[in-house]
Amino acid sequence: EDTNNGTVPTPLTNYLDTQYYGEISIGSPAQMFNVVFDTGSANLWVPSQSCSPFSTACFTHNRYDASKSRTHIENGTGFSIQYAAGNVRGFLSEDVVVVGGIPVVQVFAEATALSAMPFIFAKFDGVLGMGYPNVAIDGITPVFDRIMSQHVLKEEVFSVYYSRDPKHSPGGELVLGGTDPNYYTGNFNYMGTKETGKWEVTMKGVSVGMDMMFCAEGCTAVIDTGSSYITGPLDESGYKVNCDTVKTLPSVTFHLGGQEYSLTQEDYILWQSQIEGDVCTVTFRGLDVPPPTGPIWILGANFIARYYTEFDRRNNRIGFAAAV
Ligand SMILES: CCc1nc(N)nc(N)c1-c1ccc2c(c1)N(CCCOC)[C@H](c1ccccc1)CC2
Repeated sequence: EDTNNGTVPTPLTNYLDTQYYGEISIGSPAQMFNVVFDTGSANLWVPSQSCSPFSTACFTHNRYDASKSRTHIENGTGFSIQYAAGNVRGFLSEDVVVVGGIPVVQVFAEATALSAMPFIFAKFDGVLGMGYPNVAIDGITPVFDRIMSQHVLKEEVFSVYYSRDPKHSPGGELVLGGTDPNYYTGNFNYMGTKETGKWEVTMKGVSVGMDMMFCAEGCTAVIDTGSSYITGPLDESGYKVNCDTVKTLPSVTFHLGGQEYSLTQEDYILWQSQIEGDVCTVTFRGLDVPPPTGPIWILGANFIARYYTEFDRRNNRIGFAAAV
């Protein structure tokens, strides 16, 4: 599959600014799946045809049918993965996976059990982990590593645009091999990933308004395209505020790599117009991760929607530019 100048775009769908996913195919003939391209994990899984009919979350999504693919290779090894929200169990299979028109022979998991909470809310079928190989369950080589070893990409990077307005089209874009200048302005500011081989960086502090309120001694920030929101060691989570006060709320600033990345109230308030009136929720979630891993912040979709992100495997660094 020839790629335009070595960069491969995949359009993403934006569901209510909280879920972003794009289409891949598995098998021959192609079976289509919607997946989240997730920098917080490194495995590919999709629901299996052989999932239990009692697994509602499995039943309401597209399922991979090995018996209908002539390029299916049996494996059968057990698989289990845990996300901050929900877990998935199944078994391994191998088949041709096509991402953005690039085919790879890929070991992936057929999910036979998905935790109903929260997968019944998932608009996507599965997850395509874009994390480093060392976080891959069962030591499986991730999809992006398989694509890099084909030497079809101009650069060993991938970039993510998440739109902020569900009415926008496309709802986002993943670019393999480069960046898309249509979706950012100005220059990229880069920072090295921590030696842990994850898409995480050292953060120097979090300010609310003018006050450095959190992470004053430094902490870890995971740049996670698979999370909807921002989580940190906060006790307030899903904090409701009076919509009238929203415009007076301060900006929240993340100090990363010598730069300050601010989110205004429009970036971090989920404003829902409901019958009984408007409901405004602060989209920061409390998640306490104990040392040595924590204290850890997860910068998810509502951060990425504001700051176009380049994930650079060649130089083990992350770049941010202002999203349009
Ligand atoms: C993508 C996989 C993943 N990867 C990482 N690193 N973190 C997490 N949290 C997830 C994860 C797992 C499950 C679900 C999820 C996300 N969802 C969010 C999509 C985010 O799309 C960008 C949706 C949701 C709806 C309601 C309430 C909670 C969550 C569906 C359920």
